[in-house]
This record gives sequence, structure tokens and C-alpha cells, in this order.
Amino acid sequence: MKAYEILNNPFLNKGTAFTKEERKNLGLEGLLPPVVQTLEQQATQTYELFSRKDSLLQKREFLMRIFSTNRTLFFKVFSEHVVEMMPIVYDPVIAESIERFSHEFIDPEYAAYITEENIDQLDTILDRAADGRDIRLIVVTDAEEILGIGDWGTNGVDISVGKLMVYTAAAGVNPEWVLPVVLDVGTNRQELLEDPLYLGVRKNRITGDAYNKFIETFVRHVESKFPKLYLHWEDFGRDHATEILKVYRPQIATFNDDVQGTGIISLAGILGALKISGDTLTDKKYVCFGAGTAGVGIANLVMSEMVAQGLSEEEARSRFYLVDKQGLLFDDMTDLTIEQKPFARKRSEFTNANELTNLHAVIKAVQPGILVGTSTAPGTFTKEVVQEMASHVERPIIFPLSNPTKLAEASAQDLLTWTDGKALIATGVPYSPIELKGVTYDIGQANNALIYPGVGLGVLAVNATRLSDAMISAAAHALQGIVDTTKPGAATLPPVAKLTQFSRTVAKAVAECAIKEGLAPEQDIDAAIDAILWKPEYKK
Ligand SMILES: NC(=O)c1ccc[n+]([C@@H]2O[C@H](COP(=O)([O-])OP(=O)(O)OC[C@H]3O[C@@H](n4cnc5c(N)ncnc54)[C@H](O)[C@@H]3O)[C@@H](O)[C@H]2O)c1
Ligand SMILES: O=C(O)C[C@H](O)C(=O)O
Ligand SMILES: [Mn+2]
Repeated sequence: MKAYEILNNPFLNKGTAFTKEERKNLGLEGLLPPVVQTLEQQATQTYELFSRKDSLLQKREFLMRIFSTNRTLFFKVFSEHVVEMMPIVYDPVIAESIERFSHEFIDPEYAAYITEENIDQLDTILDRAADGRDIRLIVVTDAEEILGIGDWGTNGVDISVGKLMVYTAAAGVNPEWVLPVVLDVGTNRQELLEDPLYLGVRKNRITGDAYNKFIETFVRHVESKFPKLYLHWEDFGRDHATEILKVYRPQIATFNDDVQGTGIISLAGILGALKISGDTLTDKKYVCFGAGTAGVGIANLVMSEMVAQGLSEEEARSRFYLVDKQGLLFDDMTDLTIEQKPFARKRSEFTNANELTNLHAVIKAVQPGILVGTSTAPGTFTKEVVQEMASHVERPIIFPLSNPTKLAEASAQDLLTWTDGKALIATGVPYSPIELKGVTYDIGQANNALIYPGVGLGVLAVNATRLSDAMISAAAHALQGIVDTTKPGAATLPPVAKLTQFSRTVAKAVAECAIKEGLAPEQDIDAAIDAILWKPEYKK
């Protein structure tokens, strides 16, 4: 291999840390400054430089440069500063970088960009993108519904890259095993179509049979090319996310983060909240505000938990009230999605059904114990809505989950202030602890990033052939007991600072369940996890 093929390859490059002997053997002598540094020295220096950048976006650009030149160094620094760097590498700052992607493009980041024009050559593209690496994990997006910021076409590739970064930092997934993919099936965002600098396919999105065929071709090829693959879907639109999952779940080891990841972390947060209040899930009524991919995904998982706790499916379903743009969803509406339909209510249940077109009226009529927001509609959990809810229940469970920060239904601070500290909260983006009347409230982060790395590690460690409902439920329960819920102001979920630790806990629970269900061979789970765990250290 030529010297610059090594120095320009982020998987091989060690920069100033190449030893004298390596420099000699690899023909790098004279191509690097003479001093040999350790990874630790490089990491310290990198962190100092990072700290000196003024804005979050500059910090992100700087970290991306390190990522593009030296993966080991990047993950060394990231894993040493997870709490500080997560919001920069990932949500919320990633949202801005996605919006700017085409204008500020520097590096394709070893991703695969699949279009209608090149999908015929998919096999060759996958070979090139893998470049001899053993790919076991793909995060794929079609970027139709990126976070809450909508359709971003090819720019959405950053979400695949970012989600994969978190897999490695949080769960030690080998960065050589991963491949970010964007399926650029066009975009319906006029602003991009008209932007001379837009780097994606300048056409409207393909739909219907053409779209389904595109997805099918993609799945067929990646599955046959990479036999140990775990396929993670991210930020697909409301009409596709759950449908794709339904088709492929019975066939392959696959996961939709917005449906299942969000479901798991939200259920875990709700269980944490109930532990704090001492209440019972099956007694609760549940309002979902924004009944799309994430909203219905969470509702379905919470409903299964109610069934697991003893309710019949009918009883469990009767606890749920879905609210979307139309207001409360009724069974006579003609524009319900396939996923919304089973939850639609009857107008005859209410004396004022026709007035239930806004959240406040619904909260007043239903008096729920749990309110989860996945609406992309900022500020919609108003003081009136929240205080109405708090007037009927002692400890309202309120999760404003829309991302990024500018789209959240409410801030943690406001929820606590308006309820005098009574609200049990989890948010989509991270919050620092909040002081209120002498109590310090830690705010749980119900972001799927706290769960998907552990789930993936579990599946990959034991080579599970499917991700079953039981494995998903095991993941949601695995987080219990990590938070001390007796402490005043305790969070509903464990802190990001413990992410690596609880990712392993989640992975073990998932792997154990896979073995129990016959979806993976009998084996020593700890040994299997240790065997694949990647650490940011230079290879000899
Ligand atoms: N915290 C997490 O881990 C997490 C995970 C997934 C999604 N999310 C967030 O949830 C939000 C939704 O994501 P999604 O993938 O489900 O999108 P989606 O488009 O599938 O669903 C959004 C739903 O909200 C509805 N909606 C829009 N405006 C509304 C309004 N004013 N009132 C009521 N409903 C309204 C839409 O009609 C749609 O049904 C995004 O902001 C996303 O960032 C958070
Ligand atoms: O990406 C995130 O921060 C969480 C989630 O997957 C989302 O779409 O908002
Ligand atoms: Mn997402």
C-alpha cells in the first residue's frame, strides 16, 4: 500500500502516533513530523483544540475533521467526553449540519449514496463502499422525515453517519463494521430542488410501487452481500417507516429506530416515572400528541406492556387517545393512517366530541396520566394544557419528545415550574439539571440514542437472526434499577454519563432473550460481547 493510501485512510491512519518502526515498515518516514506521540497525547491536544472553538457548529466541524482523518482518535476523544460531545456529534446540532450539508460539503464519509440511476450497480457500489471491511451494521435513511425537520434528500446522509458514531461511542461497535447509507429517492422540498448547490437528485420523491421495489432491491442486495448484517432504518416518512418494518421484520435482523427505539426508551422512561410516583401503568390513560411514526410506535409498545401486566388487548387499547392535526382521532375520519386506525375513538364516547379538535379540550375530557409529544409542533404543551392535566392527576407524566430543541412541545424548565415540580418528565434533547425551590431535578433524556446502541450490540454479539417483540420488551425493562428513584428530583431515565455501562446491560438482556427464543445459538453472553467490543486503541 502506498504511504498516502495509509495516511488518508481514517481506519488505518494514526498520524503522529505511528511508531518509528511502523514508519519504517510502511514507508512513512519523512512524511510525518519526527516526534512520535501517544494516542493519549493526541486526544488531550484534540480536546484542547475542540474546547477553544467558539460555536457548537465549529466544534462539530472540527470533530468531523478528526473523524475523517483518524477514527481511533475520534472515538478516543468522543468516548472520553460523551456527555459534552453527544449533543454536538448528534442531536440537536446534527440537525443544523443536515440543513447545511450541500452548501458545506467536504467529505463523503465512507457512506453509500444510492439513487434510481445507480441502483442497478448496487453490488459493485457495496463492494466499493465496504472496501474489504466486514460490514455487519448499516444505518439507512431515505431522509423523508429527518428528526422533526422534514425532508432533506441526500443531505440526510449525516443522520446515518451520526447514528453510527453513537453506536461505537456508546456500545463499542467496531467502526470498521459499519456502513452509512442514504437512499436518495428524490426530495419534495422545493427549496432543495431550486437550490443550485443542492447535491442530491433534483426530482420529486418516487412513490408507490417504484418506491417499494427500490427498497426491496436494496434489502435483497445488502442481505446477500453482508450475511451477518443488522439493518437499522432511520427517519423514513410516516407512510413508509412502519410498513417497511412489517415486511422485513419476519425475514431479517432489522430495527426501526423511530418506531422501536423511541418506543423502548419512552416505555423505559414511563416505567421509571411510575416507579418514582408509585403508580400503576394499567391505571393510566394515555394521550399521544402527534400520532406519526414515533407517536404510534411508542403507543403500541406501551400498550403491549399493559397487556403483559394483565389487561386484555381491548382493555389496554381503550386507555389510548391519539391526537394529531385533526384533534382527537375518531373512527369516522377518512384520513387516518393504517397505524392510527386501530386506536381511533368513537364520537359516542364523549358528550362534546365535535369540540375535541385541540389538545387542551382533549386533556380536559380525557384526564390522562401520561402525555407524550411527538408532533414536531413547538410550544404546544402550553401552561393551560399542562395545568389542566395536573389538576386531575397528582404526578402527570409528560414527555415532550420532538427534536431538535426548537421543535420541543415544551421545555423541562416550564413543565416543572407550571406543575410546581410535580411533572415527571423526559425530553428528546439533553437538559442540565434544574433547580426549583431547593430541589435539583435531573431530567431524563428519552432519546432513542440511549437504547439503540445496546440493542444493536446485543443482536450483533450473539448473531441474532431476528429482533423479536420479546427482545424489545427486554430492552425496555433492562434500564430499571439504574436510577435511584427515591432521591428527590430523580430522573425518569439513567444519565448519558452512564451510557456505556447501561448499553452493555441492555445488550445482555437482548442477547439473553434472543437465545431463549431460539433466535441465537446457546453461548456465554458476556464472552460474546467481550469478543466483539471495540476499544479506541491503535492496532499493533
Ligand atoms: N426523542 C426521540 O428519541 C425521538 C424519536 C423519534 C422521533 N422523535 C421526534 O418526534 C417528532 C415526530 O417524528 P416522527 O418520525 O414520528 O414524524 P412523523 O411525521 O411520522 O409524525 C409526526 C406526526 O405529528 C403530526 N403533527 C404535525 N403537526 C401537528 C400538530 N400541530 N398537532 C398535532 N399533530 C401534529 C403529523 O401529522 C404526524 O402524524 C420529531 O420531532 C422527531 O424528532 C423523537
Ligand atoms: O435522532 C434523534 O435525536 C432521535 C430520533 O431518532 C429523531 O428522529 O428525533
Ligand atoms: Mn430518528
